[in-house]
Amino acid sequence: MESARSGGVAADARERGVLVSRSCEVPDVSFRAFLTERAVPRIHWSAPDGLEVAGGGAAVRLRASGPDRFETLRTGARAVFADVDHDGPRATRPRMLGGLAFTDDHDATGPWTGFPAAGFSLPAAQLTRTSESTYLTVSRFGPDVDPERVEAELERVREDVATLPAMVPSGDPPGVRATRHRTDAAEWQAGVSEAAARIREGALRKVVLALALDVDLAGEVDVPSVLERLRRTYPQCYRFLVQPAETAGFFGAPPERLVRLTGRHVETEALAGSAARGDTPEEDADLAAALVESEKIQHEQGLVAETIRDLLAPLGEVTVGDQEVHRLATIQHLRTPITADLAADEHVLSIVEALHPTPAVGGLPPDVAERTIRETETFERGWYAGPVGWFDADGDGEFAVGIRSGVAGDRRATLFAGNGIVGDSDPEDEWDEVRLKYRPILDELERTGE
Ligand SMILES: C=C(O[C@H]1C=CC=C(C(=O)O)[C@@H]1O)C(=O)O
Repeated sequence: MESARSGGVAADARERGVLVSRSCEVPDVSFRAFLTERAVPRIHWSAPDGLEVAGGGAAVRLRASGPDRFETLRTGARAVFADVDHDGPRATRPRMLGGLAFTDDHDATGPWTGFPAAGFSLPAAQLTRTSESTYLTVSRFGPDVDPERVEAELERVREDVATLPAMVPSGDPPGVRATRHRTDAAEWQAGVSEAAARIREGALRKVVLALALDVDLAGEVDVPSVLERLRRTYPQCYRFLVQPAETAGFFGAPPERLVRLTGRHVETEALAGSAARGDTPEEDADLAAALVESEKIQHEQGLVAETIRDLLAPLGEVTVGDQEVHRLATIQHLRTPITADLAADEHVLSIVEALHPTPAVGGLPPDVAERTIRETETFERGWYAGPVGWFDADGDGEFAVGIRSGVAGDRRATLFAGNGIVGDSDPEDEWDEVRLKYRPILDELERTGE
């Protein structure tokens, strides 16, 4: 755990301290301008139904690795939230924001240098935008934090924020010089054929195989600007940035909620199966109908819905809603909303632990799928397809699945895209389909000025 007072990493995540947090209303300002001025770690989180948070610096930082990473985080969370002194509207209550790598043995090399296997921070300074207002919050954690000093710091940052513009032009995208797949078409398709054969033999039921695309940019990437442009093109998606160090940030616009926990109420979904959007309303409707009527895609998405239902069933009363076609600007999916009312109090991290990775990003059975992913993929997933989100002192929180994402710094980005493979997957069709999933981010990196 790191505290703002010591500025270092405390040896013991069970260190006790008081968390002092003060908020005030501020005129709405550009979150991008705010983020640019704040120190790392930088965090941006935006949910499609409204809450938007941007934070810089850390009052407290939690990190965890290995098979116990969820338990380590929950223990750290208890210590952080043991003694909270918060003054401000509920929307500004202290939240830890961050996420976890896809696997617990995450290798922090290459583009993932500086990324822990799991990391959350409680921003030292944060802006929160709700449908009603915008707030500034300043927080400090430590054994003897003086509330008056936190209030003075709030006043100081409020003066800084008052100088920020309400809006800044979203700027030109960096432009794309060259792209290279880590796995070429023939090699990826051979991996798909082999996985499909294993599925037909019965050892595996489904596996999601991903691709990584290295992108050389013509200019430096400004991720907050990319996210701002994504807000306009993909308003139904989450948007996030997790930047633990100056070197690189993980960001994306995922359409998929992993979980939202409010009290004992869980909201999640099974999102899987993909088709392009049509150029005309007729073509679009035909593509959606083909998605709904495809036995292969129904099977692929059905496995996700069944698995989520079965994982939640021991925890409470599960309700599986009606399947629908979820349309995004460049792709459409099958989506089934799933809710649960828990029999007992649970921390959102425990629900994340139970669900991740769902077969929308991993496979079935999970251990065989994980082995297949390791044997087949030629790159580290890092935080791609991992849970990204927040939790609060009550253990409530919301997490998206870190897909439609990339990791970028300076003039380089690596983008990720994965596809669910079942027994009758056609390798060439899968190759065409998987590359659709780069588009949200790639388009925003290369789009010519608007
Ligand atoms: C794994 C990804 O998407 C998942 C979510 C929706 C549809 C999917 C599919 O069609 O296979 C994937 O399960 C990704 O975007 O990288």
